[in-house]
Amino acid sequence: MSTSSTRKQSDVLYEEAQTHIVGGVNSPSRSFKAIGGGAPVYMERGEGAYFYDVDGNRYIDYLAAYGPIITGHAHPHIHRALMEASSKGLLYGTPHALEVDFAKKLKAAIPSMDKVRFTNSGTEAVMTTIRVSRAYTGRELVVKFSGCYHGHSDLMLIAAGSGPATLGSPDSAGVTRATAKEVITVPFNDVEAFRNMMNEWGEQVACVLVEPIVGNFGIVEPKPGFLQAVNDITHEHGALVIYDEVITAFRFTYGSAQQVYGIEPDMTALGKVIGGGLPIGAYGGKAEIMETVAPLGPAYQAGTMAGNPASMATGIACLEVLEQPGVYEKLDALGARLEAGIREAANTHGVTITLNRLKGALTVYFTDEIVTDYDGAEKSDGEVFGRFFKLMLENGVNLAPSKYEAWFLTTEHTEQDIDETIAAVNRAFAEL
Ligand SMILES: Cc1ncc(COP(=O)(O)O)c(C=O)c1O
Ligand SMILES: N[C@H](C=O)CCC(=O)O
Repeated sequence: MSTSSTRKQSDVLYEEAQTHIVGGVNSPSRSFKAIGGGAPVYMERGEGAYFYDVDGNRYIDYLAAYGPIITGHAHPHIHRALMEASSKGLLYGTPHALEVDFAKKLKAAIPSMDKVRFTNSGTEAVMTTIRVSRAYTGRELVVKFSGCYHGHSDLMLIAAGSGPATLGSPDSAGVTRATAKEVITVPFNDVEAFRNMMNEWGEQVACVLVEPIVGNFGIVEPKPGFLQAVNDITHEHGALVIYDEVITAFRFTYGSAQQVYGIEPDMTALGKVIGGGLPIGAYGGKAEIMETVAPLGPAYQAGTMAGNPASMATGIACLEVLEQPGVYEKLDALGARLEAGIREAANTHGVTITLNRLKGALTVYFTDEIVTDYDGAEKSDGEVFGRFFKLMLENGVNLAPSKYEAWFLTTEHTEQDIDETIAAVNRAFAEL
């Protein structure tokens, strides 16, 4: 639990940050605007499942940097890999062996990808899959599901979840009307709406972007048959299916969500966990489609930092940790323990919640309705969430400051951490 409830140094840093950094933060999701304001907590150090802030408070962390830190903070194996890589120079601008090793490792884990290309972020990876799908099909329209977040490229800021939804701008200003007209949105988990839309527009659609397990309006699993129907209908109309597995890859199993459901997309976008904590993205797919990319084909994509040795080394090291036996079983068992404890706390204190969990990721919605799509997630009471979030912080637990985000378990959480967290939830629910 936190050693002190004061966060004076955080307040001072935030005050200063606002003078120099827009909104005081380098990603809007980090601001506390949507949960009633106040200074975000300035972390000084992460170690395993814990964060220590600049005022000396300790927190059990479930943010995990919005997903990437699945092996906990400062994991020794990843740290060693980074030290070794950086001792040989941080950036080459030339090909090097580690990028070949990592490409092979990713392909072995996600067999639908014949070829891959590394980028610097999930945003770039998704943005490029769209470009490639357009180049390959010769079509222009793009379909996405409402409330899913696929990064901050112009096209993907239509009906976007996560940060944009949290801050009330699912359709960002600055995206032109012409761009918005290139994107069609449909509700997640609604096969009929998807089929009807494709019957009307399908012949002009280049690609359908799917978060196969949603992570950006909380954790929402696809209903049985939904992903298969999306694949079948999309292919009937000659369009490509792109799985955005930036959150899901290596989060629920060693590999991707497509393997969990036994469905192959045409292309896959990756990020987060595959960098082991350093900036990264990647995309891959069937050879015929990937060969549309320069220098083989006419679709251009590039990056000065792409495939840099440090990100390759930490990515490989992270996957080496995750491929050890028992990792995902442990994440599931800890997740189940946490879920049971939160449910019991809600019963004890008469707090209405809906809890969605898949293995080591969960979301607590403050609503009595089941959440299978974005409309459902929107019903979660943001004002109650804001109070809950702040009470959890006071009780030494760090969550994402948004009702739309997930709690992420790491390999470093212990049963004792979970029990401490459940005790904190009980104290928070008692005061809500
Ligand atoms: C599913 C999904 N796609 C894409 C992105 C964009 O990735 P990045 O923040 O690395 O640009 C994110 C998160 O930010 C994400 O959750
Ligand atoms: N939910 C987002 C990505 O998954 C959060 C990342 C961000 O907006 O900074």
